[in-house]
This record gives sequence, C-alpha cells and structure tokens, in this order.
Amino acid sequence: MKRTPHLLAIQSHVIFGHAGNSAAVFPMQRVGVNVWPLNTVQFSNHTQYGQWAGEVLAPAQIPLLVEGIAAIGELGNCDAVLSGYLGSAAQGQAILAGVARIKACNPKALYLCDPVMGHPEKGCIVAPEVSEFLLEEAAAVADIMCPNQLELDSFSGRKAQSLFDCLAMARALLARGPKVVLVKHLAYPGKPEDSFEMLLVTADGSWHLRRPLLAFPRQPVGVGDLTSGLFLARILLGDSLVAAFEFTAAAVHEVLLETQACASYELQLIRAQDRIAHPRVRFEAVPISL
Ligand SMILES: Nc1ncnc2c1ncn2[C@@H]1O[C@H](COP(=O)(O)OP(=O)(O)O)[C@@H](O)[C@H]1O
Ligand SMILES: Cc1ncc(COP(=O)(O)O)c(C=O)c1O
Ligand SMILES: [Mg+2]
Repeated sequence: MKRTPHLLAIQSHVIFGHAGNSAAVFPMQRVGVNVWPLNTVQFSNHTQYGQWAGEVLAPAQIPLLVEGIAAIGELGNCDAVLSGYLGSAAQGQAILAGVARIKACNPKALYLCDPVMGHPEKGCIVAPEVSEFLLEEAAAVADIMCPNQLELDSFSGRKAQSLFDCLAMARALLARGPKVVLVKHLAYPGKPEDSFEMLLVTADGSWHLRRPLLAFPRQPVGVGDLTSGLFLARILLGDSLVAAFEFTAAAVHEVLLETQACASYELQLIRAQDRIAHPRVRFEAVPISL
C-alpha cells in the first residue's frame, strides 16, 4: 500500500471563514495528505474584514512544537513544510529553524514558502519586516516559492511589463534559491481581461496556464493559500510538477465556481469537496520560453 504523505502546514488560522490553514488544511486532507497544522495566528476572521480579534503565536513556540514532534519520534516522517501568512518576522526565523531541524531528520523533505505580503488596497495586512524576511532569508532556503504578482514584483523591485517579463522575473527568483517557482496570479499590461493566469517555472522549463476569470462583487480571500496547499499536496502524492500545476488550477477553479454559485464571499470548500478531489474541468499548462 502506498504511504500517505505527512505535511507540516505553518500559517494562520481563522475561526470563521477561510484563509491560511483554514483555507488549505481541509483541501489537502481531502486529496489524501496527513496534515499537521501549526497555526501562526489564531484570528476570529481574516484581516480583509478590516477588524479581527485574536493573537499571534509567540515565535518561541514554533521550535518547541517541532521539538515535541521530534520527542515522540515522528519528525522524520514529515515529508514537507508549508509556510504562509506570518504574524511576525521572528516567526519566520523560527520556521526556518524548524525546516532545518526537519531536513536533518529527513533530507528529502520539501519546503514550500508562500511569501504572503501585504496587499494594502485589498486590506491584507502584513508587517513590513515580514516582507523583508521573505525577500532576504526565506527565498534562500525554500525549495518551492509561490508568489502572486505583487509578491513577485517585490522580489524584483519593479512592476512586470509583459508576460515574458513575468517569466524573466520568476527566473530571477529561481536564481535566489528555490528549484520551483509557481506564480499563482499574473498581472501584466496586455493580459486578456477575461483570463486568470499562472506560471510554473523550473530549471527544466516554464509553463503558462489560463483559466476563466470569474466575476465576484468582492474578491474571495484564501485563494492563494488554497493554491499553494493543493500544489504541494499533489507533488507529495506523486504528481509531476506540471500535473500538480494543472490539477491545482482545476481544483481551485471548481471551488471558485461553487463560491460564485452560492454568491458567497467565503470560499465554499465543504460544498466543493468532491470537486476538489475530482475536478471536472481541465486547463492545460502550455510550455513557454523567453
Ligand atoms: N478564476 C478566478 N476568477 C476571479 N478571481 C479569481 C480567480 N482565481 C483567483 N481569483 C482571485 O484572484 C485573487 C488572487 O489574489 P492574489 O493577491 O494575486 O493572490 P493571493 O490569493 O495569494 O492573495 C484573489 O482575490 C482571488 O479571489
Ligand atoms: C489571516 C490571513 N491569512 C492569510 C491571508 C492570505 O490570503 P490569500 O490566500 O488571499 O493570500 C489573509 C489575507 O487577508 C489573512 O488575513
Ligand atoms: Mg496570498
């Protein structure tokens, strides 16, 4: 029997609704991964409501929790670490220490870093020191990085001028350390208005994928977290990078279709669960080069 992969997911938890682990854990479980959620914050709701209650986890807790898993002899079973929304840069450093500890037990373990940065217009609030940490430290350690366009622009210090420019910027990020860059959401002058686009860039090649852009009165949150979580889950389940990329695009699109049909602001993960596991739509990743 094939072993069920184990994944340590270090990101935010919201009580109401879906963002961070609250967007990613259930879908990753639904596709067949054992998830170990470590919540960097516990908030009542995501920050784009403009108000929330709750606390950031003390950074010192992260190594203690990882050590607790080591103490019961299970740390070597960890196949991957995923990190997303951070409450502070100190938490980021603690995560990198945790990643080093896990890689010492299991050198094959992967680290996927979703470099969640602020999105001031959208009301996504992240401390500026967190962005700095992601640029300066996390990129050097991550095996896989999943920026959105804004985050890719921050890494590059400029705005993309074209699709090929996005590709060049993703390649530049690759040169900082990660072996795989997934740009979860492209934005560039001239992009067709009715399409939602993503890029997968590795040392072996680059692929571009388009899916329909759906209309929402208010953009749902947690789509990025859902995307990076499913991508890593499918890689752990044995998909090739391109297959994981295509699966992720299809499953996320299914969730958005369900969310739109319910006229909901929050992602409809429970209603869409069978469609997450078995997407009915398919989008093809098309090779592109500079
Ligand atoms: N097919 C789609 N149609 C419309 N909106 C989408 C679609 N896919 C994703 N989105 C939206 O696109 C945005 C992606 O946001 P972005 O900031 O680029 O990434 P992230 O989700 O990581 O913050 C989100 O607001 C999400 O709700
Ligand atoms: C608590 C929390 N976690 C994570 C996110 C990131 O969500 P997204 O997947 O849309 O980038 C947000 C965005 O506002 C948030 O408030
Ligand atoms: Mg995001």
